[in-house]
Amino acid sequence: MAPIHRCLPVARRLRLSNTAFQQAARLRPASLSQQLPQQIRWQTTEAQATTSASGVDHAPQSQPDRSQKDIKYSADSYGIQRDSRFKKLSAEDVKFFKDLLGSESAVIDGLTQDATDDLEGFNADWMKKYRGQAKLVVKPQTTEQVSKIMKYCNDNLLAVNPQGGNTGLVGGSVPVFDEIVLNLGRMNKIRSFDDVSGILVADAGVVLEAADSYLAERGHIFPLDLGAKGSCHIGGNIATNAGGLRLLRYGSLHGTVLGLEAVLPDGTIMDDLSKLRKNNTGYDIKQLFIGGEGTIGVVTGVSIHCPQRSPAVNVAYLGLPSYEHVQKAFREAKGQLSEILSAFELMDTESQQLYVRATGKSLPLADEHPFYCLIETSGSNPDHDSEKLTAFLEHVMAEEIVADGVVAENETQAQNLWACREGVSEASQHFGGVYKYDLSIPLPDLYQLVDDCRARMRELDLISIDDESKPILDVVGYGHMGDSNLHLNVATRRYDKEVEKALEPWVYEWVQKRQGSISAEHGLGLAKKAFVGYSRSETMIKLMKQMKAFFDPNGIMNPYKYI
Ligand SMILES: O=C(O)CC[C@@H](O)C(=O)O
Ligand SMILES: [Zn+2]
Repeated sequence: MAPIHRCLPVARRLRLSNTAFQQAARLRPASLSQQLPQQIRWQTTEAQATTSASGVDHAPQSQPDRSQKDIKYSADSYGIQRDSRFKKLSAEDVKFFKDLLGSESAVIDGLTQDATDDLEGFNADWMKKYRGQAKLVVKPQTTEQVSKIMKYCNDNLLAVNPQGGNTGLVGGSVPVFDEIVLNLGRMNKIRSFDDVSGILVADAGVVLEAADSYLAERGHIFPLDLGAKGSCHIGGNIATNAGGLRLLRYGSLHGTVLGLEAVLPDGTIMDDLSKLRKNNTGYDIKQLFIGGEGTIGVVTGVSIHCPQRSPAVNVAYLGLPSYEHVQKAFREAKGQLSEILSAFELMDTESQQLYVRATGKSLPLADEHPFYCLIETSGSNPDHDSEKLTAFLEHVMAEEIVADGVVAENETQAQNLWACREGVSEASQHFGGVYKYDLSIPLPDLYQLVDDCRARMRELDLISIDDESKPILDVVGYGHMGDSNLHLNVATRRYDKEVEKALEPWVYEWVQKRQGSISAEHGLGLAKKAFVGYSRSETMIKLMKQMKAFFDPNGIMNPYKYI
């Protein structure tokens, strides 16, 4: 980590300039007048590539030592009964899969041999919250193999849990009972890329970061970025309709995905790998698979429109006195940075303190501020971008919307600034457990939920940063301000039913009253299965169930989850 103090303190400089533009321009921070290196933050370190999220790569504070074997089975913690319609796996079934896939490494067999340790990573999630009891993992390498696996499972009523990088946050990618884990990790080839249209066609198991690095070499960018990029698969991103850090700029996967290849539960290969931007010929069936969470089929291939990579990228980290000021800053950023604005992220001071506690790293600004924003610009002309960013920063400082800030001077500093934001997700579960809520809330009300939640936990005497006997360490709020998407994380010392009961359905009721959504980008999985009614009407739920029954009449695809 390069020392963050090398970032220039914009605030002090701009105050010196007395806000007059000419003077300020003279004092313009070097970073604003220099072109930052290309691919400023999309090269991740090895540490990031091997952990599920970024930033937290060491543990100065002691973390509870909990192996996956200590995690409660999801079936017990959620009180779920195994569906007796599903057949139990037999040695004959295992033989079928071994014969089909040929290689030893393509099957993890915990039925006819002891493979408990090898199965652990497929049976549990990184938050140590969900745990399944799968005895078999199959790792096909081709779409035809996926098709044969699905046909066999459907004919024999064997339940299947499709799995990508297993970085999800709602338990959707982890089995509950003995579902066969269908892992797409060996389907990891780029199939084609056209640098004129920017259209990439790739296998579902390509790791997001690998796809983006491939595109970077060709002057393009994957239109999705998230903290788990080093582990998550693009197929999993599509199955969960991941939103991430660049949605503000590049839109959702519902718009950027042009075509899909998927295998239906009966083994039918749905080849809809269109490379067309426009295709107005009836129902757009692929959209059901985007965010379908593997409940109606397995995504095996994707065709996606990738934008040109921006050669000029700037990252600023700002301290603000209140949420009102954050909203004002966002309005100004949209107005003044307009087409070059590529991210506007929000962090409250508690989220940043938690990041510091978990990582031992320090924050970019010396003084503490109630709120922080991370603003990124991406454009094609460094001078033009610098001019715009400088004008914006001068304005928000002069108007006292922003109290202090830094702008990255180079790629390392930019990554360090991003780590303060991306690292919160992992930091929040560092001390034992975390209850995560991913919510769409109209912007004026967005942060009120965090205040209300904190007050409620205090009232119930469940929270203390110092008192180890209290289950909750802190309640933190952060997220994608640009998308009205709040991440409310309740960091705990352990998973605790009392805490869960204090939060649910209270959080969902709160969100429903404001016409928000109980899942903005993480999906429903197992965690929110019981609460979909807070965001969807009975009619919509009925239609979803009919859709599920149409595609998967035997109900073998990712059972026990949201539908
Ligand atoms: O862990 C979370 O709650 C959020 C994860 C991710 O969506 C993020 O924006 O960092
Ligand atoms: Zn997010």
